[in-house]
Amino acid sequence: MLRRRLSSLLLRSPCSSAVASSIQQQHHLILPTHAEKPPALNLLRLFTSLAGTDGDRPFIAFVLGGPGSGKGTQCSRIASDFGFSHVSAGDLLRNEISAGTDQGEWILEIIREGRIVPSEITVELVRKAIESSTAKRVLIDGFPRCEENRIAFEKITGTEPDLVLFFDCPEDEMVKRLLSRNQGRVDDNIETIKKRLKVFESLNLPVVEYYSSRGKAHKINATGTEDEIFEAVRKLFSSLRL
Ligand SMILES: Nc1ncnc2c1ncn2[C@@H]1O[C@H](COP(=O)(O)OP(=O)(O)O)[C@@H](O)[C@H]1O
Ligand SMILES: O=c1ccn([C@@H]2O[C@H](COP(=O)(O)OP(=O)(O)O)[C@@H](O)[C@H]2O)c(=O)[nH]1
Ligand SMILES: [Mg+2]
Repeated sequence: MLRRRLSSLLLRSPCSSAVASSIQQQHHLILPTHAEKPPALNLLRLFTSLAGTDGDRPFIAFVLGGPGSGKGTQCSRIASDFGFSHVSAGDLLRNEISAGTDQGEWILEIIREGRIVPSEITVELVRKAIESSTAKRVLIDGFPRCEENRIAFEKITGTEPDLVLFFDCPEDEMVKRLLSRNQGRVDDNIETIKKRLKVFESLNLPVVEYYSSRGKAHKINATGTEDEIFEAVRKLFSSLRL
């Protein structure tokens, strides 16, 4: 039953066949089943990009890994030890929900179902966060979530990440951590966690593979204590000589 629901979830996702089709055409596919029309989007704004400012833009690191792999925890430590600004895509989306807008309600439904918010929304939030940061180094935590996100980001901003960090963690450990996270999140329950893991494996891992093939991804073993994991992270960042 769950398996059948998960397959239909994935089939409806734009990210599963995003490369072949236009991003815009596919957005209706990831609406929650009971949702009405998405809030109006100002498409023109999407084309205000980071392109042309490449020389001035900050060093950008994407931080990827499954739900509960420790992205947020390690990002906080990287930020304080290496002077990065920490942009969490999930937090940006949750801020939209807290703002109580129509768009926020729509995002809440998608997060509750463990699915991926359309790129128009997330790329715009991430782009604005990068542009408004004064830091010379920025961590983008939990984005891009799928190939469609990645392609939209690169197209709209005209830029690619300098580095991709991938926290590799076994599923049972991720589930254990999420079930004891205790932050009152609507998606930290076993039903949604199973969906998020499936979405991660099917849609997010291909992004990691893409950046691996371009020599940009660095895999970190995300088991062990926070300190042990940060030791591996610290070694990597120290070697970058930022
Ligand atoms: N190495 C670790 N060992 C045990 N628990 C951890 C570890 N790293 C993070 N956690 C805890 O696991 C939960 C998920 O971590 P978090 O950083 O929010 O992951 P993510 O952002 O990848 O979902 C949090 O409650 C966090 O305190
Ligand atoms: O770029 C993003 C980042 C997050 N999300 C949604 O927000 C949820 C929570 O993301 P977050 O990164 O906060 O979760 P984490 O992996 O850290 O547990 C995800 O499951 C998705 O539903 C999304 O759609 N696009
Ligand atoms: Mg997180």
